[in-house]
Amino acid sequence: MERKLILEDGTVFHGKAFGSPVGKVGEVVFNTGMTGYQETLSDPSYCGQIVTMTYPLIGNYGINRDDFETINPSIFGFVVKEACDTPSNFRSDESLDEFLIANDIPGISDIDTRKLTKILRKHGTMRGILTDAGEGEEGALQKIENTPLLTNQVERVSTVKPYVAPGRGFRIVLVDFGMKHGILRELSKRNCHVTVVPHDYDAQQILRLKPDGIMLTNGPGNPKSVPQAIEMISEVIETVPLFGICLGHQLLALACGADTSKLKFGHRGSNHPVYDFDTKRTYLTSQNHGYAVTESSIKDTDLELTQVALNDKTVEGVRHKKYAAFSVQYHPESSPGPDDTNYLFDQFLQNVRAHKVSKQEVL
Ligand SMILES: NC(=O)CC[C@H](N)C(=O)O
Repeated sequence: MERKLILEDGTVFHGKAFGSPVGKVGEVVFNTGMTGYQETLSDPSYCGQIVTMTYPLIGNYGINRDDFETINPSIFGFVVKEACDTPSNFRSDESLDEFLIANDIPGISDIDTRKLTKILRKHGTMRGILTDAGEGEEGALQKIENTPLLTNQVERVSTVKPYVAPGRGFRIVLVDFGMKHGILRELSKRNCHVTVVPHDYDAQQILRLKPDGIMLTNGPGNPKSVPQAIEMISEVIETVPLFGICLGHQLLALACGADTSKLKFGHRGSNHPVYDFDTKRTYLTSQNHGYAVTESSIKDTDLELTQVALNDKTVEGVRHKKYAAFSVQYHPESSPGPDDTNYLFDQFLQNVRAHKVSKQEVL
């Protein structure tokens, strides 16, 4: 079966249909990771987006039961050059096609993903539609026009009720804006007792849980679409150590008075170099974001810049000068991908411990 991807600028790509037959409008973005398509497909930060993989062969190691970042994928569509439907890997449980069908995600293959990526790099990410080969272009463009980008993605992917992943160590509240399982896994690995709470929990509800530390997860969309979280952070930052990842980083920065803006085509991939001013080292990081903290907005706040992206010099990390709060724009829990920055979870827990010591609540 044939299928088309049409961009809002009128560019049409003819390809083959795979995955679910549903038509979908979303923001078309690209990811440069050579592996990790299962994690990409299941990362809630992609809610509302149609993701193009620049690596030309996708699906070759199948889909397995272990590598999900969430069990409810919310990605809107998947674009590849070649989709392998005969996966070969001892962990593979199903093919990419089977997975997409079961999760209502439309896919298109056999298009020139290099050409598409060059368009997005030149003109910036834009809306697009995955649709039947028979659909007229005018009608498709009209559908794109009538479908604005989502603004409520966090609400769509966050947990509705709090739940606990028990542990004997520090008590961490993890605010779920679209949590990747990897973050919970890193905390559990370090014996934390984790309470995952919905995105709209306010400061009082969180403080009542008496957390030793608070983590702010990744999540989809514009950080300014989650104003209640910004308010919550500004109210808890004085009293509890904080660590923010990706959307959590952007929210922490906004809560401290900095600003965020949308990047032309974002950072999505697993080999983004980031320079750390403390260690004077460059780390390879896994990334997936379309917005970033604006560097010039940091100087009038109590934040300091800790890390910067080497590709385009955008902000990758900040730290509060007075409180035990820091955050990074990339994914230190990344799996797959480099685990160079996994130490940040230990750093957060050191802050938590130091804070308890200062309150003479030593474990
Ligand atoms: N992975 C994330 O948390 C992404 C953050 C935010 N949605 C952005 O696109 O910039």
